[in-house]
Amino acid sequence: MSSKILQYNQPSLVGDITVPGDKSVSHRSVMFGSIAKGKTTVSGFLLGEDCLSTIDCFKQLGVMIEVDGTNVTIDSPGIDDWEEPKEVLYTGNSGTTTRLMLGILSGAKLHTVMTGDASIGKRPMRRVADPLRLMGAQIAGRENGQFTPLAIQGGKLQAIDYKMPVASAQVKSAILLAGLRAKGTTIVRESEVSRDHTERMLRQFGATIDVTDGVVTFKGGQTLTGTHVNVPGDISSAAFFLVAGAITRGSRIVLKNVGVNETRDGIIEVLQNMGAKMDISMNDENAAEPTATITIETSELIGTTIEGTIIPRLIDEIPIIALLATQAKGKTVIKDAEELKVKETNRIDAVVNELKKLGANIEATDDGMIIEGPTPLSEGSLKTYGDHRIGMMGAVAALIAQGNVELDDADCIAVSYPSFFEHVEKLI
Ligand SMILES: O=C(O)C1=C[C@@H](OP(=O)(O)O)[C@@H](O)[C@H](O)C1
Ligand SMILES: C=C(OP(=O)(O)O)C(=O)O
Repeated sequence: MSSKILQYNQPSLVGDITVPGDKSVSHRSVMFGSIAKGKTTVSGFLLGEDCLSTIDCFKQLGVMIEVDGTNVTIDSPGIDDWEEPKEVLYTGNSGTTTRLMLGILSGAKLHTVMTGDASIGKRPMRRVADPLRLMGAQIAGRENGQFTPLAIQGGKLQAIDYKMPVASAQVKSAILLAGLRAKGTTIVRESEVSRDHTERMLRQFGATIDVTDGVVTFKGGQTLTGTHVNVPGDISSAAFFLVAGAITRGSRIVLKNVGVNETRDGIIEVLQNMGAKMDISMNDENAAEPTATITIETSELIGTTIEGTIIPRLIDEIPIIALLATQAKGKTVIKDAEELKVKETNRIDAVVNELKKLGANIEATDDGMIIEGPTPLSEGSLKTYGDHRIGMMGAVAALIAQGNVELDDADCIAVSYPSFFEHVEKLI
């Protein structure tokens, strides 16, 4: 953990950036490639710490994984022939790794123990363990499986018909990955649609899955076949530069290779509603994960309300959207976002506390926050709480602050965006 003092002097940001690989898709490429017998190749992989944790876990299960730049080759004996690991599987800071692995390992005939860092140790796992137990999974852990370390005795599973109590792609994906190994047809019912990378990738690996009106139907016992996965750029990483371009003076940023899957593109809708000057040029719309080049310019922004079904489509972008709102005229209200309380840290409290230190007019509510703008931001010392998205929010705030901004721990940014500061420097 090292602190970083950011002295930016309110620069203009001009130039282009190729956004690094999508974290959700990168995790899944290794997971699916490891379940499938034989070879899978991945391009555009995100070399962030979270995805490297996923790779390490599968190496311990006897899967051969080679990383060459952003190309990854996976050669697997297939889930039926994984090795029982002798050591604990370490998932680091990654909720996606921990929760999806729980689903996968429940249906693999092995005993495993999984743990992560201090933040993972506080994040709720019963949301995944409970439906998996309904499928017959044997999971033990602190507070009846709520917290890591978790011990999993994999075995036979049966399909369930499950109505999702929260909008969560991690819960949905864990059930589907267990459903792949279960007897019968698994049904997952979502009232608010969450990111659908798992459903798309199951098809890429040759499985049949039906998604109709928020109901996912998936027959167990299907075999996955290794393939090539092209990882799109991460819109959640692009979001920091979309906002930076809109709120810094005299800026024009071109973001290439941004994944614009419609279950992830809520930030684009919010920027449009707030009046941002933005141009979107689609690349291959028929790709498994469509991408676009997005150009953003300095913009006059107005406040907006963000609530309901858009929330899962921008859940990870809320910290940077809060900063955006401090520069918009009028009131921005963010509602229905209680899920922020169970991310790497409580992101409602973290965003409000830290932006307040810079002079923002922002208040926490039970399920979100209310921001009044525009407010010039001042210098200050910020805590990241070891949360990459809070760290990058602080760094983008530093670009418009009058004076220096100090981050207590900038290293955490490498969880999802190791080249973040290089990209900032490139644009200055
Ligand atoms: O499935 C995924 O890859 C993710 C789902 C989301 O979490 P929830 O499922 O908890 O909403 C998101 O916040 C996380 O960054 C990645
Ligand atoms: C919440 C996040 O990830 P995870 O749940 O995988 O830790 C995130 O990247 O913002």
